[in-house]
Amino acid sequence: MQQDAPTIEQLRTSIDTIDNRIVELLNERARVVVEVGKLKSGSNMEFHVPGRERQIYERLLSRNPGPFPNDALRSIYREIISASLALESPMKVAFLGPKATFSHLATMQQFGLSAELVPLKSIPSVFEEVEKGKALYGMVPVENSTEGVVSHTLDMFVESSLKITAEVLLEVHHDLLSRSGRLEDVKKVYSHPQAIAQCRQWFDENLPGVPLVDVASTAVAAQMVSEDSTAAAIASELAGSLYDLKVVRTRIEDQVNNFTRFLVIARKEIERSGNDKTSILFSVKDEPGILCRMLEPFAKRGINLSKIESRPYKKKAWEYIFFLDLFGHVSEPEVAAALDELKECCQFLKVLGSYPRSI
Ligand SMILES: C=C(O[C@@H]1C=C(C(=O)O)C=C[C@H]1O)C(=O)O
Repeated sequence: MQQDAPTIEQLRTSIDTIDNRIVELLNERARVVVEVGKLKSGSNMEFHVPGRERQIYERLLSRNPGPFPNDALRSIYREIISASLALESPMKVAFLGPKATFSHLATMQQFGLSAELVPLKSIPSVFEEVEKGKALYGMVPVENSTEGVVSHTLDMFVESSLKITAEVLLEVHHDLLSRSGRLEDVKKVYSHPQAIAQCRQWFDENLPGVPLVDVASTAVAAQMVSEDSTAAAIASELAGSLYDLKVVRTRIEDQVNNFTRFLVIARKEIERSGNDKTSILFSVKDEPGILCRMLEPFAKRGINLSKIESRPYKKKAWEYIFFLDLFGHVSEPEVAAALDELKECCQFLKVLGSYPRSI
């Protein structure tokens, strides 16, 4: 006898039953996490354990049979872990605000929606909040794939004792937002100078001659536009919904691969993950051939460098500080040996942190 195919009502009943099980299991998991939290507070252990979280992601993603996509599984687990951690102990993360900036998006991507996110006015104030222990982590932008480094952030590391514990890569999409959502109403455009630079060609082609005005952040631009019907802002989709704006055009950035790299800063170092990066800063001695010698310790050990940047050393004219990122962890013997050898070329050298590579 042929069996009838299930009806949509029957299928939806199955979905309801499965969802009930998922909710039960989430609560069962939450109760175990709370137990872990009690053990931790009794023994003075850290509540947030990024290494353990990474293990969970890796294990689940590697054994996911599909068809549920890995990206979605990761996002769901980020929220499960974020909410679980909040049950153990609320975690504060400071970021370069105001709300709806790309730093805000990067912070949500890294820490989930249950962390307590604290928007601050400047990069130095994010560093200060973490240094004083008022926030456990800080999120600061460090470079953009189109516009280059955020020198403000690099300069802060010279004096700060904070450590880098993670890097976050965020794909940046810019929207043109206004009150009416109509291109012909736009007589002026506000945004952060970096966002304006990233969309310059689009404006030359689509709104030539319309003034592009620099303001403190993409979110401030969106806020200003919510009070001015002749203006538009270049900002994130999130800024559009926060300030009740309509989308004039979406994804107006000139480069398709427009990424911003952010760093997570903390007072404590993080343990080795096995696939790490290390950031250092140093200033070299004033000797002939020194620029060549400073790279030899890495070249001869086959250590890959992913970035080198120089900035003026503000305390002495015409002296420079180098920022260098390499693949590997300071606790790996080859990396440690290369750094020891580099020290011989340096006036000073500081390890800013070893942290898992963002994939
Ligand atoms: C439950 C723990 O605490 C936190 C929450 C985790 C989770 O929800 O699985 C994982 C690591 C910690 O950040 C733990 O340390 O195992």
